[in-house]
Amino acid sequence: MNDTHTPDTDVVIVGGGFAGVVAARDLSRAGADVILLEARDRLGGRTWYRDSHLGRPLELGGTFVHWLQPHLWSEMVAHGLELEPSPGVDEVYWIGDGEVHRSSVEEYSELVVPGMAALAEGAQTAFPVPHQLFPLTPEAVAADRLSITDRLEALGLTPSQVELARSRWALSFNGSPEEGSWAQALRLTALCGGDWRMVSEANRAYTVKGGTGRLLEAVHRGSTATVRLSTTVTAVHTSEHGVEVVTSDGERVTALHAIVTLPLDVLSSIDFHPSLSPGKRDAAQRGQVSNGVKLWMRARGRIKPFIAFAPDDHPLTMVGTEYELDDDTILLGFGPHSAQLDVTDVDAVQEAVHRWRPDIEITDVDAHDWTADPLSGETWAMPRPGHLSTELEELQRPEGRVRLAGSDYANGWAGYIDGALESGRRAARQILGELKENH
Ligand SMILES: Cc1cc2nc3c(=O)[nH]c(=O)nc-3n(C[C@H](O)[C@H](O)[C@H](O)COP(=O)(O)OP(=O)(O)OC[C@H]3O[C@@H](n4cnc5c(N)ncnc54)[C@H](O)[C@@H]3O)c2cc1C
Repeated sequence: MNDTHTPDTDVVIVGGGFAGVVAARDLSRAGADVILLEARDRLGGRTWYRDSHLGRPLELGGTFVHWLQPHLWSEMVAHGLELEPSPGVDEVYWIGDGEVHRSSVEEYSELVVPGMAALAEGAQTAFPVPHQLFPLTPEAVAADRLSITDRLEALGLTPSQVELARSRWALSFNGSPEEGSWAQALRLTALCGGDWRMVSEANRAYTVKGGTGRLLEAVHRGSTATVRLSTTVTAVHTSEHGVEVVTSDGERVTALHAIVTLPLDVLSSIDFHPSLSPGKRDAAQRGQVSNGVKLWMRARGRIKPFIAFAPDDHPLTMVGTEYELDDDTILLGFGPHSAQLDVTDVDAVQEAVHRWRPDIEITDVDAHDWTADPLSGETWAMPRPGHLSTELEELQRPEGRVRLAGSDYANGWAGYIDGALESGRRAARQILGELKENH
């Protein structure tokens, strides 16, 4: 990069998910010149509300939102958006002790209490102000040494209680509870005022009326940034004076500052010069836990509303009824390991659903495999043991003129849309401060 040239823009943003879009809006509204480069042919990243061949528009990525998520809720209010309650269920199926069980919602809820409550104990001591994560308390550091499974096994619970809690956390982590940090379970509970039941509610109870696309459009509407779609960044060069971003077409964009919003699992797909710190590289190498799948299924006939849970040694950890369509039913499902379920294979998906419900006939499936997608490499970021106490603060530390932002790097609702908004807004504010200082 030639340091004597006037840069093309004040800030270049790599990635147009919620973090990139909100950062572009905040910066451009405050008068900064911004160019946003997005590899896909659309904005929204890991949220994607689109028409489906199943017969209605569906959310392929991030979906559920809650008023407990402050950055999200503030945008909902600012743009006059409303929540849509998720449909209720009449019965619960679950797999435990190798057998399928069926009960009322109330009976099932009572059964999960011992494991879920014991695991969540101490959440507010470990994370007294969860949105101000650092410095971590000694309790949070200690909890971050253990996996969810380590902790469940130390609690003196019965094997069935452990299995029930494991299957719920496999769903929350979209991966194996062996690989997920216990501290994350405490952090989420603390974000919900210490009530673990509210974590389940935040994960499922409401969506954005009209789809997450409406929220994205609303956030983006306030932006005057230049957006370039279908533009993949391959390298970021930083000097004392500025940043030069190189695209796969060989184009170069120069700026005073850069915000890079790539998910942790694909951060290494960009060549940084100088390289990122060893701490950041190691964290990117280790990645995070959520390498599962989300899928939509069309099932023949009207099905009584139900939800089903299974431990993470099953291809799906959750299936539930979501919509009625003509005379059919649309089901939503999540699996913990994308490599173990081909979401384009209707027979394989039907076999997975038959673990609980051999009476259901799946006629079609729709999904996007975010884990296999080279622009995401993961679903929603959930940390491994050690991430919060040894990696996150380092990931948040700027590398000269380059900052990482995105849901994976948030303090509060990391892994959620709210975390993307939080992290994008923080990066924008920090850069605005630096731009002002240098003028
Ligand atoms: C299946 C699934 C279900 C989810 N469910 C929920 C939910 O119910 N509720 C909730 O709150 N959250 C949920 N999430 C998580 C939520 O969607 C994400 O945390 C959030 O959208 C991430 O936003 P982001 O901007 O940090 O990252 P992203 O949305 O991943 O944005 C990063 C952007 O960078 C782009 N990019 C990558 N590499 C390059 C490159 N080299 N050059 C240029 N651009 C590049 C990507 O295309 C992408 O657009 C879910 C996610 C998934 C995948």
